[in-house]
Amino acid sequence: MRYQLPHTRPGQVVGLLGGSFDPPHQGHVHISREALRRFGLDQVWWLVSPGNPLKARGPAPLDDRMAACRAMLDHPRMFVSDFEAQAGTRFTAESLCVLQRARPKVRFVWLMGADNLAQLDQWQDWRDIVERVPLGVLARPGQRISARVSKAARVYRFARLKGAKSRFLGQAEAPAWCFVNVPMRGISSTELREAGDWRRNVNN
Ligand SMILES: Nc1ncnc2c1ncn2[C@@H]1O[C@H](COP(=O)(O)OP(=O)(O)OP(=O)(O)O)[C@@H](O)[C@H]1O
Ligand SMILES: O=C(O)c1ccc[n+]([C@@H]2O[C@H](COP(=O)([O-])O)[C@@H](O)[C@H]2O)c1
Repeated sequence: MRYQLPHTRPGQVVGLLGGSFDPPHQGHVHISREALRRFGLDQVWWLVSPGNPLKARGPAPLDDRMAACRAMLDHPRMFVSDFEAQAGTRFTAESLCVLQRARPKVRFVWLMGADNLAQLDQWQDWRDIVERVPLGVLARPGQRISARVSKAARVYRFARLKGAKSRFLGQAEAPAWCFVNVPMRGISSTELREAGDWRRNVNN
């Protein structure tokens, strides 16, 4: 099966920021830029999810969220992808498996804010994710402690790369993960949804 994906060269390291992006915001842009720099990545792809399996509320239509992401990202090494919709996958473990088969010569790193690490052990086949690709975790306001004491952090304590080693995350063999204390942005999609109809802004 052929998928529409950004162009890559063999050996490149691609950071995947999976998310609902409902709507996207400067917090996403900020952690993507930090991840590029801090983890030695060649590219970052925003994987716009058809719907987070753990969230009861369905997100806005995928096309609207894709358009909003494209409008927000303006960087030569960052791309927006609807890969999960193309592949028919929702669970990250499955998406990664299909993506690695589609691009066997690319090294993938899964990126997430600290809030996601705190609940990673609730994701389907979460250990498979950690054993499959390195994880790059970025600080988020109010979540640093919950992430550090989370089950995933405890179980995989032995695989944590600290300090300057985070530069080599993309070259590391899984399981490997880093937590980086980047400057934080307090913004969230929840806050923006509560502030008004963002879709009208995208279409205007
Ligand atoms: N301000 C932020 N700082 C650090 N990480 C963030 C920030 N905003 C989002 N992220 C991370 O980006 C990824 C996608 O997040 P998502 O699209 O769910 O945005 P969100 O603002 O967390 O949304 P919601 O408020 O609807 O839960 C997740 O890994 C999340 O942890
Ligand atoms: O695979 C799972 O069980 C799973 C459970 C919760 C979230 N995820 C993924 O985590 C990413 C962040 O989700 P969200 O909604 O917090 O932006 C997104 O790619 C989701 O598909 C994945």
